[in-house]
Amino acid sequence: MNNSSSLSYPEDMIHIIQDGLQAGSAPKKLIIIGAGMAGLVAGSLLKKAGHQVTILEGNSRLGGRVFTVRQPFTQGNYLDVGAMRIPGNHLLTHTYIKQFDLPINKFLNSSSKDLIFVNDILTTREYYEEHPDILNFPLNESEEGKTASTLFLEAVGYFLTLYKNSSPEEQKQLRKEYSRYSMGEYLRHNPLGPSLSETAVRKINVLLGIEGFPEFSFVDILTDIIYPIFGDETKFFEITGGNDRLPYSFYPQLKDNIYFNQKVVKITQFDQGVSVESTDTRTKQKWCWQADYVISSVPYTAFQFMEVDPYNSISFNKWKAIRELTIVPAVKVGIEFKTRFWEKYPYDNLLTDLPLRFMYLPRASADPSQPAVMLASYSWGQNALLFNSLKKDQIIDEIMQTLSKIYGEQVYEQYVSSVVFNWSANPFSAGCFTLFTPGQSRDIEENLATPEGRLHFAGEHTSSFHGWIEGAVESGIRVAHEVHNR
Ligand SMILES: Cc1cc2nc3c(=O)[nH]c(=O)nc-3n(C[C@H](O)[C@H](O)[C@H](O)COP(=O)(O)OP(=O)(O)OC[C@H]3O[C@@H](n4cnc5c(N)ncnc54)[C@H](O)[C@@H]3O)c2cc1C
Ligand SMILES: O=C(O)C(=O)Cc1ccccc1
Repeated sequence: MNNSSSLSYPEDMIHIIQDGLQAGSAPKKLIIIGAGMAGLVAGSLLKKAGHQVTILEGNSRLGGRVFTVRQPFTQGNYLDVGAMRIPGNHLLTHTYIKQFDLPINKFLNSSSKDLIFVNDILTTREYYEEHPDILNFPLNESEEGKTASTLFLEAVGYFLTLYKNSSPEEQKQLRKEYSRYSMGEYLRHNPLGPSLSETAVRKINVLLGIEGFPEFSFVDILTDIIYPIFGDETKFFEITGGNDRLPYSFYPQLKDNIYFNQKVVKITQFDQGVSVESTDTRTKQKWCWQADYVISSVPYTAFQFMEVDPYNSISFNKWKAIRELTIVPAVKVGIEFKTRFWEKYPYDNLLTDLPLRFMYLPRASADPSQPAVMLASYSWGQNALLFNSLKKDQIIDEIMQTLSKIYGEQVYEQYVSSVVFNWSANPFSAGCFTLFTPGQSRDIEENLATPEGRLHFAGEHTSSFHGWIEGAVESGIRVAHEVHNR
């Protein structure tokens, strides 16, 4: 959670998306490392403003953690193994979606028809919400008869109200003041409300999907995950045809500026400029690029594989932030089935405490007899680490076994193909998204977005929206404004 920009969110930033950066700055020679959403937004704005932009992308595709997988699925089928849902109130992202005239449809995030399979009890969200004790969590008497959401809101309600009614500056102070709490610690030893039993904390962790990182920052989890993802009022959307249509919408403007398969390995700063060394990942040939300024949109995990010369052209506190910032793991499993057999049943998505964790159905189709791809498993945090121990076919076996407990043996007959994407094994991010551990908002947040000499930094990890496309877009606008106005 960090917004070091002088630009207001979202007003000033929407204005820049729509009208560009203010004229007047002398053209500069710029290198942008990374063609994910942050790098593409920065490159697009800076090119429009007359600067000479070169974008070096280590991968063979653009989009980074917006990644729509289409192979080996049937023509027209796909799975977003990265960003899959866009909250309706992520206005920067929606401004670009509108600017590129991209079609969107509602993303089925959760409903009363969701299945819950926890403590070996299979029920629906509707039945669970009417009978919260159906899941057999051995709670204290005062906690019985309450859903996880009720227990959670009773515990954090006072803080949430305080936070929602605070100005951005006051929110920044609240984040720092409560930065030292993990979610688990806050719920067990609540400074602003009723403390909960270990069992109640577990019920919340499982039912609100944070079982994977309960010891991460209370504030980051609350504002980045629970409030947006599990809050009742958030509406979600996806881009029809795959979310990668958003990053690829920048390609016509930037196609002559992007160099693919160029993995940056060294950044050298000197008085009058910067040089960047990249290795062509196909030929191993080394290339050297010169610029006035460089923007790195690379996650700080992957950034650590780069050499910076002189080393102390990056301050001690910046290196501390780069090396200490946490990124959480995530694994997504997509399975294509011959038909949408699930549409025979009155159920939607699935939440479980089994290794599968979350299953999301694809949006409904007019023709259930056609093959379709299910997000058969989505796990994050330490839950995702379980899958590091398995080979792909073992992961698929595990997921199919769980699905067969719900839909019966037909799942095996219906199976067509599958994809497993483990973000910790991705050399360009070494993880899924940023999430503060307790104290990091207080200790390193202010150093995440700050430039160092001629080296500027963008990316979701430097933004106010860790783990969202919105954060990447916000950082791209912020950094473009910074460099344009030097
Ligand atoms: C599993 C998963 C689920 C998600 N779900 C959602 C969601 O539902 N909704 C949502 O809004 N957001 C979601 N996100 C987060 C969202 O995808 C990211 O916040 C956003 O895409 C990050 O963009 P970025 O430009 O900051 O970084 P990236 O997309 O990581 O871009 C960085 C780029 O730098 C490149 N690169 C890295 N190292 C080098 C190097 N040495 N040299 C050259 N290039 C390099 C990478 O290849 C990449 O293209 C999810 C992310 C993941 C992984
Ligand atoms: O919607 C998702 O699946 C995301 O990854 C968004 C997100 C952002 C921050 C923390 C956890 C999930």
